[in-house]
Amino acid sequence: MIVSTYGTTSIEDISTASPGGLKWFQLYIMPDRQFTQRLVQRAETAGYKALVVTVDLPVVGKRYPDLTNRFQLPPHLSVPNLQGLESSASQSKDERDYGGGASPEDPALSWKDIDWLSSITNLPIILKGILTAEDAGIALDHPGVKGILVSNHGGRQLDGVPATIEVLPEIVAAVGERLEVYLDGGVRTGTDVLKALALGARAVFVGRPAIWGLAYNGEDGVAEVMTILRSELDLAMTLSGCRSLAEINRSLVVGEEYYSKL
Ligand SMILES: Cc1cc2nc3c(=O)[nH]c(=O)nc-3n(C[C@H](O)[C@H](O)[C@H](O)COP(=O)(O)O)c2cc1C
Ligand SMILES: CCCCCCC(=O)C(=O)O
Repeated sequence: MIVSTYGTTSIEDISTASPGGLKWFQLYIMPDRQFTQRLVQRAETAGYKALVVTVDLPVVGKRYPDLTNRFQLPPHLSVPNLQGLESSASQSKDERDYGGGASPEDPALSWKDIDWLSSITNLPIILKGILTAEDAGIALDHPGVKGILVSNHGGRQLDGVPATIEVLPEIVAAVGERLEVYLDGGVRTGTDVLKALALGARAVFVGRPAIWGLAYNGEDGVAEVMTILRSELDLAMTLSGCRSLAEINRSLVVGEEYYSKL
């Protein structure tokens, strides 16, 4: 599980509630680097095993559904991980609506900040939000980076960016075995999982399906979503002749080029 900086339950409380669970921490490198460093230390102390650094939010995208729905974090919820972070004198609408007080936006964020992060932690760094082979290639020159989560932030940042499944193959080709590559975005069924694994993802993540499960039936609803995905993946593997994850391979997915040759 990847726990967000913006979670409404703290790093520590989630850790206490799931002693045996494998947890990674999604880090926004906040403009206040000292505060960021404390977040990293808290994640380390609480037993998180990796830092998933979101790099696709130098500024918040124009989120029309949020505007239409007048999204605001409900008053009974808060963003405990960001408590104590100084908010700017003139809070933006996003800062107010998302409840964090200060914004993670930092248009000046650069590869140097990734190196800075590597210098203050021994946790593996995974870059979340890479969508091109070019950026994946640059990541190889930054030793703390151990993985890439191919993500378009669930389409919440910029309309028109590619679907993650479309760019996955070029990113996998760019990094080979040197970095682990994961994917999120639009994973809704077991066959989606199978396709991503076939195209070279080491693992996939879901965003909205977990939230839908939560809305439907709380913790049990989330577990049910995972069980459905797992059983659909098992079925898809069986019906495509794969006895193990290792047998899932590139040949399972064909595109336009394949059909145009028929
Ligand atoms: C309500 C909501 C909140 C999100 N919050 C964060 C966040 O705090 N940090 C982050 O890196 N991504 C965030 N994301 C993006 C997800 O991590 C993930 O990239 C995306 O939801 C995957 O697409 P999917 O919803 O189609 O599965 C959020 C997505 C949603 C829907
Ligand atoms: C100022 C708000 C930033 C958004 C933080 C959460 C997030 O990433 C999301 O997609 O929502």
